[in-house]
Amino acid sequence: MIEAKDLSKTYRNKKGGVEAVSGVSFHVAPGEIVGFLGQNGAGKTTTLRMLTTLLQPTSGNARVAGCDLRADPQGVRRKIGYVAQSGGTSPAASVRSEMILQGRLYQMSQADAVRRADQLLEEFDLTGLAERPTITLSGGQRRRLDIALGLVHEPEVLFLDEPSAALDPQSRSMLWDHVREVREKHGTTVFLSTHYLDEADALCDRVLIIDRGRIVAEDSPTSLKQQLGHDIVTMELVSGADRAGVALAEHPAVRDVQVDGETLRLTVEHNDRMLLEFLRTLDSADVEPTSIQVVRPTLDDVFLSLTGRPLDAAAPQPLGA
Ligand SMILES: Nc1ncnc2c1ncn2[C@@H]1O[C@H](COP(=O)(O)OP(=O)(O)OP(=O)(O)O)[C@@H](O)[C@H]1O
Repeated sequence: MIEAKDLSKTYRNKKGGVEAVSGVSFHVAPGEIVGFLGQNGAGKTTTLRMLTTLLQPTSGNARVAGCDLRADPQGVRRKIGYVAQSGGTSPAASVRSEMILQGRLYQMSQADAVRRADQLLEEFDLTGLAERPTITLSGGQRRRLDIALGLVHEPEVLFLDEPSAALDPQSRSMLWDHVREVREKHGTTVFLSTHYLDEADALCDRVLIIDRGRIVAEDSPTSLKQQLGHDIVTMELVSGADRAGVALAEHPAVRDVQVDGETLRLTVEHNDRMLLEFLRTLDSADVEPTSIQVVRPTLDDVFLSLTGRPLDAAAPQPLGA
């Protein structure tokens, strides 16, 4: 559904320029939800704006929903929906009239625009708010309206720029449910940018990590975490920690064992059966655990290990840096 090939963008200014995106290439399959994850200034919005024809690439090209970005930008626009970071609703207009207007802008008849508006208002739990001026909506309700507006013309691909920025946890999780539902009901491909690791983790089938304009990793959240991180298993024992440590160190998944009093801290390669096997080992060593805790690596750990920096450290790059 999206094939980007060596897309680059340099913004020129008096001081020289900013190389915002440096040759990104990737594929997105139909029906996938793919997250573009990176710090502020990493190049996410620039890439989204190129893929949605709002910005001319400095070099490279892409095909979006079968249309060539450079040769057929009109074709791309017909097949995509784009929800920018700041939505574009008119503050005094009612929710329903904004939806109908959007349909009319896509050349629907009045009757079709009304039908589509009512259908989407229902899908996005906005029916009860239909006559309210958009300015009176909460942040979460406004974001739902923005996404519903982006879906009026039934696009094949929906681009969302930081969809849950500045939303409270409950509104974010409700928004994610709606995005999942859009894909499930209509098979829509979703490409979203985010700098929230939990959003990428919870919502995306695949994550592209962008750092300083370059893609540094690409995989499912689970695989990224499995490739890069080890699980940490902490066991509190009644007694016999030294004996248990020696026995557990023999297990092929165990990379490191630390003993601190009656506490064992194991660094292990993840494996679904390991806990059961560890319990059997403890049993054979005649050691009784009082608690066992497993901590899986997070995408935060993945980002840090790939870039050497935590995700919240913003780093806009001047050209050539
Ligand atoms: N119009 C512009 N002129 C000059 N530089 C720009 C322009 N727009 C963006 N940039 C720079 O390009 C780089 C990438 O910006 P971009 O907005 O694509 O990043 P982003 O990953 O979307 O960040 P955010 O999460 O803050 O939206 C940044 O260094 C930014 O300052």
